[in-house]
Amino acid sequence: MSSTIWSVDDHLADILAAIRPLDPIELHLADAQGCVLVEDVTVPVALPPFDNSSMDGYAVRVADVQGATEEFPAVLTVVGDIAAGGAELPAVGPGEAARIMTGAPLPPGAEAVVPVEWTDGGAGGGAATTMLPAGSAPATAGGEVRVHRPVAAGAHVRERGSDVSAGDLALARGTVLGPPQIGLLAAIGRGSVRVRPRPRVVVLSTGSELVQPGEALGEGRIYDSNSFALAAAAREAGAIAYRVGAVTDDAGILRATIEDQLVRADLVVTTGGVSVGAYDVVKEALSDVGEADGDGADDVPSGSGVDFRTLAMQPGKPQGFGTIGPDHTPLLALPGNPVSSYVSFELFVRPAIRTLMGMPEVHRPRVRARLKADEPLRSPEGRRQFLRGTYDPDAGAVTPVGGAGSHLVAALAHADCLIVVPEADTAIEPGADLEVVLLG
Ligand SMILES: Nc1nc2c(c(=O)[nH]1)N[C@H]1C(S)=C(S)[C@@H](COP(=O)(O)OP(=O)(O)OC[C@H]3O[C@@H](n4cnc5c(N)ncnc54)[C@H](O)[C@@H]3O)O[C@H]1N2
Ligand code: MOO
Repeated sequence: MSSTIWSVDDHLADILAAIRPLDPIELHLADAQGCVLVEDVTVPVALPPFDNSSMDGYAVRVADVQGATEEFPAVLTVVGDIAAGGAELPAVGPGEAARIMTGAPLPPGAEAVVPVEWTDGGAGGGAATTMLPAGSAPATAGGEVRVHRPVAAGAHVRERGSDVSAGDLALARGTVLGPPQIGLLAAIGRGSVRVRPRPRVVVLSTGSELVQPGEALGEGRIYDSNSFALAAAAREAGAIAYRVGAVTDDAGILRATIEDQLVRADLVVTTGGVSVGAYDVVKEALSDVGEADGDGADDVPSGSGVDFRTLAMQPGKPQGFGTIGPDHTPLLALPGNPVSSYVSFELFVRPAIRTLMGMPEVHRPRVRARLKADEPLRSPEGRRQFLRGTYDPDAGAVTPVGGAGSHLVAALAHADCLIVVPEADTAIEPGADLEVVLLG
């Protein structure tokens, strides 16, 4: 255990300095959501790839419908039907029209589309509200349509390349692939893309007192909430989370469990067992050896070097960080108190996950807000305190939720931000201006 007291900023900087973005891989488009693109993607074919109709209606020549009204309609011969996906297009000559569906290619000769509502729909009555189904008006029927309004050239036509042209930059490297970006990649025909993969994060809780939710709670036992909260937080940060149920307070079992998990881990997160108690098993299991050979059952997995530290922080004072196993997989050992582990995740694990992902921004947004409270906030001297709160963006105010206790999970569940009380402050008066971390 380091004897020095680490600041929050130095601990975070130390973690981020040791973590590199994961190597890029080619991923199927459907699996690339939330990942960071590592290539510039150019457009191979224009979008739309051809001039097409934006309405269900009739493809016409402009001169044929000039001056048309409902009283004096332009009467055109219908030469065929063009559905979206249609390949054989009937040419539209003078005095002719083709029935055309939204998305269907504009046929040769046609210059514009008249929506069906501006015609009699071929039924011979007043203004149509819809087209007759294809079955009752076959393409070869050769009927007539009465057009009630003129159209300008290009009306209701989506021009080839009006979205993007071939050779344009569709998405630049560094783009985070959200739903619209995935949609664009699909639209230009990309089935797979080069991205940084989602990190695989193994979350492991420790403590012989822990019982899995849904099971009967024995005397002196509590439910394991940390592994659920942290696995959820890892997923929300963009990782693939593997939640390992609670490991009992036994250093040998913990080492073996961690070693078993390394094969599927880009990052290991443990909770509990990092304080100064007689059963603080994470510290016992990981802190005693630097680089062991991994031969004996009680050895720390080779490649290990986890440093246990005291931070000038509340909650979250005891923390461990290092690497473990042959691939030097980063490991963050968080304290067991539920609020401590969650706050530690937000401050240290989330940025680590987002660094592994190659995210352009790894931190939560921070804002300044006015403290709304009935009495002053108290904070221990020399420790940066992270209180839970609710932020009101309209009022620019933040209200504490619950107290400072690191066991207050119910209050945490009702908070949407962390209120930061600087190390030097021991009391914050209502109305004071404070930094707030938005939890999103
Ligand atoms: N003599 C001292 N005692 C403690 C100190 C200290 O400096 N001197 N530090 C305190 C602080 S601060 C913290 S934080 C905790 C950290 O303790 P550990 O990381 O060793 O965690 P545990 O002892 O295993 O558990 C603490 C607490 O949290 C509960 N817990 C643990 N895991 C879970 C879980 N998965 N789900 C729900 N709750 C969990 C556990 O039952 C304990 O109540 O140490 C203080 N002590
Ligand atoms: O540091 Mo502990 O995390 O204060 O409860």
